Amino acid sequence: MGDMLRGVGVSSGVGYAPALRLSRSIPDPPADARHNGDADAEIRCAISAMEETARDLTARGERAGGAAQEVLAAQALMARDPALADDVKRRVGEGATAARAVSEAMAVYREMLASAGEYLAARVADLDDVRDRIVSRLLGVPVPKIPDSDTPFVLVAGDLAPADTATLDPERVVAFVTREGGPTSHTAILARSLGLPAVVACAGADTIDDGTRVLVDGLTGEVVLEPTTETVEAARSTAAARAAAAAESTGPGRTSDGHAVPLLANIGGPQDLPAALDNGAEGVGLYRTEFLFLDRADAPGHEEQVGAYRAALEAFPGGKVVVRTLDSGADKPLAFLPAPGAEPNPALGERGLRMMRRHPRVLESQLAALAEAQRDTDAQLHVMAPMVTDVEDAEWFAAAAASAGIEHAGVMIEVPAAALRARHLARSADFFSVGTNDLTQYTCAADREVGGLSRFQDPWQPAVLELVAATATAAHQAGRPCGVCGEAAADPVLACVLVGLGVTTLSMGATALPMVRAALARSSLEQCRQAAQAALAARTVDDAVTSARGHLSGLSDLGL
Ligand SMILES: C=C(OP(=O)(O)O)C(=O)O
Ligand SMILES: [Mg+2]
Repeated sequence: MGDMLRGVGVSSGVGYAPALRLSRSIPDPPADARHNGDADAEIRCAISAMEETARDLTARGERAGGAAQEVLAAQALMARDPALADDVKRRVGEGATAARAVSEAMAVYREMLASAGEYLAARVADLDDVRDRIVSRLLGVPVPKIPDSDTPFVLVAGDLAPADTATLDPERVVAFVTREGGPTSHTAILARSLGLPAVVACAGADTIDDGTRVLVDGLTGEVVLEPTTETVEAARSTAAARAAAAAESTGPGRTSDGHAVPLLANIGGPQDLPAALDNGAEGVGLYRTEFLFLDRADAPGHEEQVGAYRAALEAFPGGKVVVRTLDSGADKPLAFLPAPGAEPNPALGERGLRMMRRHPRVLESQLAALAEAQRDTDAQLHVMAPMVTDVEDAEWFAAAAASAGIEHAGVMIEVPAAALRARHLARSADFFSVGTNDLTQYTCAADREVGGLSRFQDPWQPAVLELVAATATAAHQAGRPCGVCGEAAADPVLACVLVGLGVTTLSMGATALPMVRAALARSSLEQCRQAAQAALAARTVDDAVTSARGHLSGLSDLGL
């Protein structure tokens, strides 16, 4: 079938064509590049290149519209950042050429972003692209751009800048593969909004030569080099079956025998609501509010928070909207809420509710904004705390929520201690939502950020499933709902297993909703239960997947 590379599928669909690489060969201005002594003239060149770049990015954004416009506007702001301009002026004042000064000043920003954890590190590609655009203008060399081709191709790159992704022509580019990037990168988000199959974080992407025929599966993350005709045909027919099944799956989530499993969307802010609605979300199961707080020097004010929360509540009249209070710390550091000191293991340090217990005012203001946002809407606001560890944490949060007038307060179950003691936590939580991403990280002691530990970052690990089962059982006995909002819910096979374990709602990135809806519609509750028991009885991850599938025969026409 040809050599296979693996990455992270971030935008589903199958693309097949010869590869064309995007090369970013902007020469790095040498460290000793000095200007001719006229610093003022050199500064004018630098500032006008920065301004022209900002204008060009804005114009591209206006042409592209939608999500791309926001991303490109953010890049234009980077090019116009006054602190950056000051740093460039200072460096030119010390003798550097305009190109060298821009390159050095942006390297400082890059370092800061790259070390600031997953969410900000994902913005490095955006910044690099801005730098390349300004420096190439100053050096008079062409701006890096997508290769021209009259025939369709698979675009392969180290990383793709949003400015490139936004203007990709889906008639020409049938898919893309990048070595860098993560599921939360702008590039991944734009690929989904363009409907382009895409695989990121593909370690072998550099080995793909121009002209190699490449088959990209944006659901599984598989990239096959020089596939046989049969492999291509099989992948295409699977994708067509999946797309047809997904298209016909509409309405509320339910198993084939009518057991209701509300399907909710994970969102990071109002910008994600259109996709949630388009994909038939029945509400929001996880509103990651920290996105409103990232990338800024101060916390958003009361009115701004009220507006952002109300947008979600108004999008789902009568529906359920679960908002998670600020989950900062570890991979989501906030400028205005630093950790108490250097933490050798930030994921095991002060994050989530732990941070809020040290800064109760920040939580109080968020809860007050949520309570106000709900006024005059008829959505059912649910508020939950991240990183709850024990009963004392759960009681503390329940009291804080009650005094802010929040009616439904729950906890995330993402620490094994909380899962094991769920029956006790249930007394002070109206609902549970299992965060399988962190629950897996902590159960298997495998840092989410470390690429080499993927075997232990798999929520199919039977130990993780045992903890989900314990939580769902405790919730059931206490008469409480128990959702899952980690990535596990987006895996259509695992979603059926979770339902069989007793999970009552599933929440996921919007684009995963149709496949999960289709998978549930093809499986009875009894089949889901049998699949769950088989997965729990399995010895390994592979056994768990294989034996669970064995009970879910209806999934075969989805190619699962
Ligand atoms: C949903 C979760 O939270 P986050 O991914 O934001 O940590 C989780 O841990 O599963
Ligand atoms: Mg988490």
